[in-house]
Amino acid sequence: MMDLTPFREKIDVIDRQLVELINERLALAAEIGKAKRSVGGKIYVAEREAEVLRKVTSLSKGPIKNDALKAIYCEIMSAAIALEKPLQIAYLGPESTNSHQAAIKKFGSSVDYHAMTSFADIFTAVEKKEVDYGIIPIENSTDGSVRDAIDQFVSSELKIVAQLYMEISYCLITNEPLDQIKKVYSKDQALAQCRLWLQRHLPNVELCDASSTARAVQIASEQPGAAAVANELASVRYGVPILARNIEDKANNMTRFFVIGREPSGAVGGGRDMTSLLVLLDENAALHSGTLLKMVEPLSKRGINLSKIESRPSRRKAWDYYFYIDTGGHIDDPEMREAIAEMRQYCTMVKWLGSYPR
Ligand SMILES: C=C(O[C@@H]1C=C(C(=O)O)C=C[C@H]1O)C(=O)O
Repeated sequence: MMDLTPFREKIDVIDRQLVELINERLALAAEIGKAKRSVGGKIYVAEREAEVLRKVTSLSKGPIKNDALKAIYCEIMSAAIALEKPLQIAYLGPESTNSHQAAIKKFGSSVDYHAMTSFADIFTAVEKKEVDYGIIPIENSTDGSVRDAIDQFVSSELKIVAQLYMEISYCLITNEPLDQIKKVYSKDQALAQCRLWLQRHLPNVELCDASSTARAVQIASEQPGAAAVANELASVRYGVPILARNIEDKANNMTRFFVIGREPSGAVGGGRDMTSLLVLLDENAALHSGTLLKMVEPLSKRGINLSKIESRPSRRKAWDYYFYIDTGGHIDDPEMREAIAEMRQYCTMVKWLGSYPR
């Protein structure tokens, strides 16, 4: 083998420079933190982080992949934030759920994480300032919307401040051989995302709801004949072996998560923002033709892109709905403000849920 010493010596020199530069960068963030604290400014600034990630990925000519560069920067910014203030993040626990993994992907390893038992508890913890931000799953590419998460926005004034997408891969986790499994536990969405695999390999088992994928692994560790559908992290965390990997029905199984907070995010600009709305129509809207069209026309006629619309029962009366809407653009864009003002003429309520980097 050729002599590696000269290469390693060069790497050592670069590492010294990298460490110096990282610490220099962090010291600047600490100064920014001081300035923010004196005026009560936001510590985590989603739009600035989105801009930093865009800049560094556009500067890079490889060979590092953009995702790897982003992960490194996420950790650097996490360390920067920790110097400004110890940030507290709530997620749907227990430890090692997909939400926990997503929270770590977004905020890195230098902040504090708090496991909550329900979406409602996450919202309450942020509202009561027990934590700074919460992270909630909102939709999955195989299984669709996480409805109980969307419903929380009806009665909350919290804002969506950022979003992230994470690929989710499931394992069958159990102490049992396949033919001894009687019950498979998981969160309903996870079971739904693995339905075909479960039907093919475990056609006669009972599928049981658990409050989270990680809770399912805890049950599988205690109950004879039980298995769990969860991620690899949970298998390691609770010490239950993996019997099968990649059991999700569709490859590229992605989940979209929202970061929720008390203060809204500013605009990134350049078409790189999104805005989410909750719209309630008049109680008798279903009786009038064209109401739905009127609801979205103020957006479409201004060229504002509509990427998702989901109806949910309003619980005011039967067959009455509210609509959750994702659009392109930021609330500070004049055309978005105009569109929302016009929508308010036709709708009982148009609630702005937040504008955040795409
Ligand atoms: C340093 C700042 O605070 C945080 C850290 C950032 C960073 O390390 O680049 C960017 C945005 C903020 O979440 C800032 O607001 O610029």
